Amino acid sequence: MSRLAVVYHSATGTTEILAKAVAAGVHSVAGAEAAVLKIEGTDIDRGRYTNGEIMRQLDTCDGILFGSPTFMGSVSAQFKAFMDASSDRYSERAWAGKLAAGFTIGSSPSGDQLNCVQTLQVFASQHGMLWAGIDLPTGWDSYGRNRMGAQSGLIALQTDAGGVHRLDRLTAMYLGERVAGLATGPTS
Ligand SMILES: Cc1cc2nc3c(=O)[nH]c(=O)nc-3n(C[C@H](O)[C@H](O)[C@H](O)COP(=O)(O)O)c2cc1C
Repeated sequence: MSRLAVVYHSATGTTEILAKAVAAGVHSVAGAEAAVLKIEGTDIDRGRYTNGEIMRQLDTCDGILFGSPTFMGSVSAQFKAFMDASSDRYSERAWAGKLAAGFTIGSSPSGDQLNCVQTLQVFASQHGMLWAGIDLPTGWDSYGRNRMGAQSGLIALQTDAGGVHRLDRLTAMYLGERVAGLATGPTS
């Protein structure tokens, strides 16, 4: 069984919807399972994030999908606190060689979400992880997934009603499915 983790922060719930869709995509692959782990601001004390159980799960899984809302063109402060708390794993190379991927959502069509995804990608690279982007060519997918056209990770755009677009949810599922497929390896 390949064990993946979806670790995310969400203030108003849209990144959480994506995180759950990513996990559903992981579970659609035989031999893969996902733990959904939420970063809570209450685990941050004087700027330092601490949650031993979440870190234990991340240490022992085969791959991590990182999710953060785009706040001021980057990850949220809560997610950044989590990133900084992982620095002891950096020196131990504890996450090196694990698969990684990332997703974000913003409310502006060009709201610098790409910088958020690339922050996640650099973070994964700092840990020596192996990054998987989205290999769905925009405009060519029969379902219309990857409507925002990002290849380095999932970029979602909040709907006018403040929710998550159906195609962004489908793209999130695809990302989970893709990473789970990479983790479990070829079936034949
Ligand atoms: C402090 C703050 C900063 C934000 N900055 C951006 C931004 O730079 N670009 C963008 O497109 N949306 C921005 N937004 C909108 C959020 O990314 C958007 O509402 C997102 O869906 C929130 O995710 P959540 O529901 O998981 O908290 C910002 C929202 C807040 C509260």
